[in-house]
Amino acid sequence: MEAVDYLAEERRKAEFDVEEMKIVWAGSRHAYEISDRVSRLVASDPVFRKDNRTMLSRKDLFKDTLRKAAHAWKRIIELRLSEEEAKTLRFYVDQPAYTDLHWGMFIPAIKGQGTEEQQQKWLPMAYKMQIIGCYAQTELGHGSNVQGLETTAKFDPQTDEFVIHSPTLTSSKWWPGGLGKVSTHAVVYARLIIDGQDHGVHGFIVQLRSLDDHSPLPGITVGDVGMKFGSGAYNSMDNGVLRFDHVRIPRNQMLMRVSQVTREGKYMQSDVPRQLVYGTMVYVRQTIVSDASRALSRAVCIATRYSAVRRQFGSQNGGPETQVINYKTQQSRLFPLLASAYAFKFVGEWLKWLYADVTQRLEANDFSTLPEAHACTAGLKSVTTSATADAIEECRKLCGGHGYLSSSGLPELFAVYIPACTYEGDNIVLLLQVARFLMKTVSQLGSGKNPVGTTAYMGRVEHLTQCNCEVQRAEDWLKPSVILEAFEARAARMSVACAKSLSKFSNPEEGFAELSADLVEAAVAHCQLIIVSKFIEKLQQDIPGKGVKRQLETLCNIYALYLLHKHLGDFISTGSISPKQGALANEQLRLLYSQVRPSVIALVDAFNYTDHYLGSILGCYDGNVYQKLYDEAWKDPLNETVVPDGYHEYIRPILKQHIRNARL
Ligand SMILES: CC/C=C\C/C=C\C/C=C\C/C=C\CCCCC(=O)SCCNC(=O)CCNC(=O)[C@H](O)C(C)(C)COP(=O)(O)OP(=O)(O)OC[C@H]1O[C@@H](n2cnc3c(N)ncnc32)[C@H](O)[C@@H]1OP(=O)(O)O
Ligand SMILES: Cc1cc2nc3c(=O)[nH]c(=O)nc-3n(C[C@H](O)[C@H](O)[C@H](O)COP(=O)(O)OP(=O)(O)OC[C@H]3O[C@@H](n4cnc5c(N)ncnc54)[C@H](O)[C@@H]3O)c2cc1C
Repeated sequence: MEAVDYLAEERRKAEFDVEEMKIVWAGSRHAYEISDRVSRLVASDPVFRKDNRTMLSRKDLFKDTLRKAAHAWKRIIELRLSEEEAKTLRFYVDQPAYTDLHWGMFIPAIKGQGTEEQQQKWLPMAYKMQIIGCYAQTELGHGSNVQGLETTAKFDPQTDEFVIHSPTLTSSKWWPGGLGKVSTHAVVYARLIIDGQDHGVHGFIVQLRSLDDHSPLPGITVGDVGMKFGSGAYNSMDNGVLRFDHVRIPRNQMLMRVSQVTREGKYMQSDVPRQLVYGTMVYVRQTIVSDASRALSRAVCIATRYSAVRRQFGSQNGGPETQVINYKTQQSRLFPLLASAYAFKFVGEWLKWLYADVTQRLEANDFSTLPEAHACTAGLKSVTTSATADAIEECRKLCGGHGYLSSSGLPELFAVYIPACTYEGDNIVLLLQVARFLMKTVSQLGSGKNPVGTTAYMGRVEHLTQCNCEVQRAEDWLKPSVILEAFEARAARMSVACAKSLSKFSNPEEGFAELSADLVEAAVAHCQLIIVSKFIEKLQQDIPGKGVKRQLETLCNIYALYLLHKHLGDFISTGSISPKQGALANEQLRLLYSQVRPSVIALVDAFNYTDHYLGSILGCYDGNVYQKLYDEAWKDPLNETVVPDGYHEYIRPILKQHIRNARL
């Protein structure tokens, strides 16, 4: 059989209806149709070509990004694309650009923190891209500690203006995407100072560049922070540095939904919580969870298809060698990642719902679910991005040597993706926020206030800290109730243990710092419980299509039992399960790998990614890997000449040195 036929053969083995699974993956038939149409539109447009971008110099890459962003905008207007279609188009263009921050943070910041009047003034210009904005929060000296920002916004009652200033080197804004070379405006986070009194960090809309000739306005120093990790990758983005020298803006450019400054310089707070100033971060963290499932599924699609094509060892009587996907070690590394992609997809969908719900409540002045929304978005952002970053690197290794080639698509995907563990909140810092939320929840147990939402299980803490797992045979691990109780017991016991240790400290903050490593582990356990439970909830829905639900059940079990195996220490040391039950879980996991094996190619086909989007020779749909690798090699600039540039200066003199030496 030719390499090109391997995937066709695999597709024949699928035990479910792939077309129906595509709809489940997309979220709805409507979303599937948009995604399918728009991804093909992007793939067929030569302006969106991306196979050469790791070869481009920084300047050429950046110009290429500007060209793509402008072309994308032109197509959006010409085709009258809806907001959802436009977002999908930008996603499939697949090149980080200033537009990510304009649409993803600048506009949401104004929507979430601006008054009605401010929204009416700024949003129409932003929607038409008559102004381009970024989100300027982080500074050279402070990123995680938002309360520590140093940029000041002093109110001048004489002129009814704020004076924005960078008092120190460390107060220089540093990192904002789109700031370096493109943004005309920014939402700038600065300390509000009125009459010498510091009212803490607030958001301000500041114009940075002229709308006529793009030059920085007086008092503004702005530029790019420089090259980042990897070639191509995130270097298409102009992450920027910005300093203010007493820049004046009108008073009405402070975002005033949360608090206001009157003409007389009086500071007033609405009855909405101060934390709403952080609302844009909650919004973006939620989108980052869905992005994790996309990045992970892309890497998994490449590694799975390649693993079915690649053969090593095991030839019998001159027959074909074994497909590497049939090695149990390959399966135990790859299939949990496939299951994780689906798990992150569904938890991302749920988080989107949670965010919509909290937004609706906020509009009705109900702030009760804000702490949970913060904890869920922070925790799930952290757990899904860390797992995805590790998984992309694992997929590279699963592809052996060829995974290290740029044309595999994996090195660039890794380089683009890993900052997700840092931006929008360092993952450890965010898990500590979850831990604070959990400790608060535990401390309130027994106070008559029942925990709700994702911490509702804590309401059964007495049972969960004493229950015994009922598993006696491997197949008992297939019961959702058994899996759920094991994950709940582990999470509850880890939180309660931390709370007990904390109570021994007379100073709770000191205790929190001392125990922070354990607290992070408790937070991870809680977040993994959420992901597992949302996968199980998804399976309670009506899911049409032959065999679709069954495949998802298998994936859900793989995801849960893989986590259980990986964190066996937690489960056993908390007494949530016994060592014997841990061994049975692993036995069941092996059986599940065999069960899902015939369908794995179809399960990655269900992502419905075009070859253009995948950007990988190893992952291409037809599986014609070797011919494509061979052809691609000859396209490298080094192969433009047979004898390389530099031969006469640097190679020949070495080769000929014995002639020179002989003459001496
Ligand atoms: C390749 C990509 C392609 C396409 C993507 C498409 C779309 C996505 C769009 C863009 C993504 C692309 C690029 C990425 C851009 C990245 C942008 C950024 O990085 S912006 C900067 C982000 N910065 C951070 O996240 C900083 C992290 N730090 C913090 O959030 C906070 O300071 C903190 C650590 C959470 C708070 O620390 P602290 O203890 O000092 O807390 P406070 O005193 O301030 O507040 C305590 C109190 O408030 C509660 N709280 C904290 N945060 C929130 C919140 N966000 N919402 C609600 N409540 C919050 C906290 O729980 C405490 O509550 P209490 O216990 O008092 O009840
Ligand atoms: C590619 C990229 C794009 C970005 N885009 C933007 C943007 O558009 N706008 C913007 O405003 N910002 C942006 N940022 C900045 C980003 O949000 C910050 O880098 C991020 O919030 C982390 O903050 P930091 O750099 O201060 O890390 P630090 O807080 O300095 O982290 C350094 C180390 O200290 C640890 N640490 C810090 N505090 C604690 C603690 N309390 N307890 C235990 N450990 C701790 C961290 O875990 C980490 O290991 C971007 C960053 C990157 C990399």
